[in-house]
Amino acid sequence: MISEEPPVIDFSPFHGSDESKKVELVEQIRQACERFGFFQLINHDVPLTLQQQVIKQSKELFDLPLEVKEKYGKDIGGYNRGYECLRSQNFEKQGKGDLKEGFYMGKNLPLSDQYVIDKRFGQGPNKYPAELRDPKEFQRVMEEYHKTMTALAVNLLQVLACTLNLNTNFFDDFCEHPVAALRLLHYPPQDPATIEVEKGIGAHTDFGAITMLLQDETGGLQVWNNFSSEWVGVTPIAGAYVVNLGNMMMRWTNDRYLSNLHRVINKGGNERFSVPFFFSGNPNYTVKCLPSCADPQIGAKHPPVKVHDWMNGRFADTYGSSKGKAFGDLRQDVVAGMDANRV
Ligand SMILES: O=C(O)CCC(=O)C(=O)O
Ligand SMILES: [Fe+2]
Repeated sequence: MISEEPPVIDFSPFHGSDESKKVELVEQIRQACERFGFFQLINHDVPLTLQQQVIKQSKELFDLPLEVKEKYGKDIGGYNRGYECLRSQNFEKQGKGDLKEGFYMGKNLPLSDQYVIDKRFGQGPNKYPAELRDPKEFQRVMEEYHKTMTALAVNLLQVLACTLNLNTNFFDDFCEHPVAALRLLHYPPQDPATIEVEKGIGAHTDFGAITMLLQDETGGLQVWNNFSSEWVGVTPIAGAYVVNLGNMMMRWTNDRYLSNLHRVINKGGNERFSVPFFFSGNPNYTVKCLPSCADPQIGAKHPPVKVHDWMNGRFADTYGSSKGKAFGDLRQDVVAGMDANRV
């Protein structure tokens, strides 16, 4: 039996004038959100050349000596920006930690920005390693990419509003001064002998509203299929974004839309590069169950949460500064039996 993968969705109707194609796009995205919480997006307008530049710069960054990368550590100076070494995150709270290194950036904000002064989650200046081959080019590429991806996230949230029969501008306040993290990731090849016990990134759900991931041709990303109870690989498509819904979308929709479990096992013998972009919205915004999604008997299944508090809690949970259980409070039903179902 061939496993069902998340669908591939053509985004070009968003910019076109054909109303029936727009309706079709909304319907495809609605179905994907209910069935997988994942889909691949093509014809999204982000130039392939910009994506290639991001991957190239990412490779140059991870090629720097460890002691240089560590000078730009994400725990130095706050703001959740900069380098995270191999195994610093441990999503499944077992084993030695996730086999990947990363580098966080966001919108490059000055210290005088009110959100930075107020210490709102994820708001602050970026770190740009001076030791890079061309630090100015690195900064240019990352800032252009961040801006482009923020615009795509805002467009996508307009479509998501339509899928829920809300006004297209429903998420506008959420999109104001957003937490939007750009994360460069590098997965070394895994030792085949450890594949049963080791993950590039352990099973988890994402914390924000939507994630748009650029992955190279290596493969290794897997998503949980709730219907067939198995992990399915997300086959890389050049230039496409793997879009997935984070915890906030699940809370808005009272679990109608899936914020699904995913993980990476880099078993192909090559190093892997990926670039997730996490859009988590305005830190002062409160995410609460949409009235149209409330359960007739029990109402909202999750209490309202402020973006700032939710993000702080989830980060503390996965970087080891909290004793919380693995996966937060999410999808324990699925997590319980999943290791028996490997792809
Ligand atoms: O690298 C990938 O394919 C997945 C990364 C991911 O899930 C994450 O950073 O949350
Ligand atoms: Fe993720």
